[in-house]
Amino acid sequence: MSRTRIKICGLRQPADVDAAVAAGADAIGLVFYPSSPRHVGLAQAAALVERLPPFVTAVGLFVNADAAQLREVTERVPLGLLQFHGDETPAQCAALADTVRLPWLRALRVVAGTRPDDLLEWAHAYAAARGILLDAPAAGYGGGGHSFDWSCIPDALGPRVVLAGGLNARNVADALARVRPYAVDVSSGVERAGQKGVKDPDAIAQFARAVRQADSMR
Ligand SMILES: O=C(O)c1ccccc1N[C@@H]1O[C@H](COP(=O)(O)O)[C@@H](O)[C@H]1O
Repeated sequence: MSRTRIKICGLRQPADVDAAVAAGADAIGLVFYPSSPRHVGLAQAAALVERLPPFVTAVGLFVNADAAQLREVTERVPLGLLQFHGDETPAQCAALADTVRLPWLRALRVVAGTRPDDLLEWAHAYAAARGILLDAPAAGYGGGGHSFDWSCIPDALGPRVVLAGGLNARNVADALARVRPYAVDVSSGVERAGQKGVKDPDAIAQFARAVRQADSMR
């Protein structure tokens, strides 16, 4: 049985981190995009990371950041992985990650009409990425709680796929049966209804349980 990794993104409060860890999350996401309602400041983010036990990764989410922002964040916040969620080219991702010597994920917004070959071509362009995160298009680059048509994801995309976009405890088993990604990433789906950035510990626990149950059926 393979275990689907779980990332809970957009955490802002100590209780959010504690709920994610208690639920068995493999990674938490911290949003360093100032326009996001889930944005965290440096001191806040550092305090959140301090609560993590070993082997739970802190992922820093950036949108069109420059090297100065990355340096400023990573000097204060011990991140394990970067998530580029803007318009960054392969060369920009590699150069930015190199300045802070961290591995990185690249997020792709899967628009209607995307074909499997488009995704393969795109993943090839970002071959240096540790993972390819597939998300639905959203105003403000992400975190919109919308899913997309998973049928365009080819098996050949391989074990680097992180599935995101509108996942929640109700649809994640279906997503796993169809896509079989390495990991799933959720933000809106574990928040209080209509309150972006306000996590619901029960929803986090339910999401993780749904993933583990789906894993046990394989
Ligand atoms: O969470 C945000 O506000 C955000 C802002 C800018 C880019 C990405 C953002 N979130 C990421 O979007 C995906 C999907 O989130 P959701 O579950 O549909 O809400 C996920 O990777 C978030 O980390």
